Amino acid sequence: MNHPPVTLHDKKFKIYIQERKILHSIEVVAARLSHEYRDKCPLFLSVLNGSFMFASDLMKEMSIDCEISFIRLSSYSDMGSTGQVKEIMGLKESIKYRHVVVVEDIVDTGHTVAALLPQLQSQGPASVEVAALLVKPEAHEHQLDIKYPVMEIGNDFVVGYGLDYNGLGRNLRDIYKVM
Ligand SMILES: O=P(O)(O)OC[C@H]1O[C@H](OP(=O)(O)OP(=O)(O)O)[C@H](O)[C@@H]1O
Ligand SMILES: Nc1nc2[nH]cnc2c(=O)[nH]1
Repeated sequence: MNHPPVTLHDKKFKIYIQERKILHSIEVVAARLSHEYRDKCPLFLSVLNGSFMFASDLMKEMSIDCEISFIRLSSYSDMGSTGQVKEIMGLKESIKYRHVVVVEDIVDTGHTVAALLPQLQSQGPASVEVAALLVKPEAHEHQLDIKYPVMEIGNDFVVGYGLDYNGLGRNLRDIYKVM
């Protein structure tokens, strides 16, 4: 299939990872999760907005009982320099004694996951792990253990399949990288 470059706001992006490859890689991780969490009824916590498409396709591939809930992190303006991430919003149910799997679209610097995990741990879950569609190891500024990475990528800004550039591009079926 032909994938011409796309323009979003002032930037051009070229095809990077095709939908077919994304979906196949998700199937592999979902099979692993279905095996490792059998009899544990995991609670997936999808971190909005970016993870909505990944969470949907991941759930469709799960072959065991599981639940999903959606959370947001309160907005912050200066994460780049301070690493500050505010608290979790939208978590209505108790996660005490639950096996929690955080569903992220991307782990880049790792600030988000590094801030989220201790907040979840403090609520007494049986376990907390992370499933991330994309992981950028070269960009990490934290020591992180992402147990269920779907794909590792280089240190490029990417859009599509839920990921945006200033609000645009989330609807693209494939993942593109900035040119
Ligand atoms: O590892 P980090 O450097 O913390 O980056 C990863 C975070 O950045 C994106 O969220 P963003 O704040 O852009 O919100 P969005 O999901 O609504 O697009 C993404 O969805 C991750 O949550
Ligand atoms: N769209 C997008 N959002 C991000 N958030 C952190 N890293 C990225 C990235 O590469 N692309």
